[in-house]
Amino acid sequence: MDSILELSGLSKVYPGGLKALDNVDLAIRKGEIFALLGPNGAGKTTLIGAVCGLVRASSGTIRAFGHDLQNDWRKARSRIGLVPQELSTDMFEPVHRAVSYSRGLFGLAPDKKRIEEILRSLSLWEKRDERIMALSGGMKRRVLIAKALAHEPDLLFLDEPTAGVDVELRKGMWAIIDEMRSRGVTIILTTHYIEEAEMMADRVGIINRGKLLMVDEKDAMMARLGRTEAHIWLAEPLPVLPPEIARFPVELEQGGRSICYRGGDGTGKGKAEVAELTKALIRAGIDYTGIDTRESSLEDIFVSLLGDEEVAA
Ligand SMILES: Nc1ncnc2c1ncn2[C@@H]1O[C@H](COP(=O)(O)OP(=O)(O)OP(=O)(O)O)[C@@H](O)[C@H]1O
Repeated sequence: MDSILELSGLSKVYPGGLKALDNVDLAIRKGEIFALLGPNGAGKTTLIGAVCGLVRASSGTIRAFGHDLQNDWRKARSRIGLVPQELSTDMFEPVHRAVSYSRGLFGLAPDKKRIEEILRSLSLWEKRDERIMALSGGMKRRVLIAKALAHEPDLLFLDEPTAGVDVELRKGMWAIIDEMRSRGVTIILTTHYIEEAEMMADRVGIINRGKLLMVDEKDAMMARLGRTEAHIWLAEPLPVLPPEIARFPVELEQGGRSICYRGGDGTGKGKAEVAELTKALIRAGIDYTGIDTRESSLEDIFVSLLGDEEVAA
């Protein structure tokens, strides 16, 4: 598997002693969408900053596109784009000029056609002559993406691309990210929104207190750590679990008025076992009035992983 970015033993201690990154090893594969999930203050922005040259790592190495970032920063940096959380400059500039300027910063020749293509793909073409400050929040975010794409990067960091935007715009962002991926851009996004990682990512990394706790294929993570939970509401309360269902991972709850099943592995296997359980109940002459089943989400996995850890901020 081709890695286009490799972090090894990456640590960052800020003046004052706070360890924002703690010995992080990570390899990013060409063409993937990698979601870095973590609570506030976990170290996500610091990690991005280290790769993009905004934060100086205290120790460890970063290789991007085969170049060591510490020694050969320029070559690799020109292939990396960054969509920061907020616009900091350019507010008085018209959209078109700000985006063209970003391209020029990387030493690329002006290319009106390419800039037009980028603006059109983000539905910004009609707004090209407007000052950025006059745009809505969602449009401003699109300008940030356009600026990051202006030098045609192969690796794009999106720092909280949808923080604070409404549901519709969030879905629009997801479509934009998907389109970038289909054009071969490798994407690393940070997010608090677990749903976003669940929808978009090929792989997920979970970070807390500067430590990467886990990195895995999203589907594998969900299969390995996911569970099915089912509640079966009984017609008559049971004092104890009958032997016919002892082989299932179940317990009585609500004073014997319902049976709770917790099992499976996040691949839907649990649902099949719940079906078996209901048949066993019927065979044992135990009637029920309703069943709720629920597959655990990435959020449940995230919460349980952080459960033992104190969150960072
Ligand atoms: N310039 C700085 N000087 C000192 N401490 C800093 C600096 N920048 C960040 N930190 C601290 O480093 C830790 C990691 O911050 P970072 O911004 O990387 O987290 P994050 O995961 O991006 O958080 P959020 O989700 O809130 O953006 C935090 O405790 C933060 O307060």
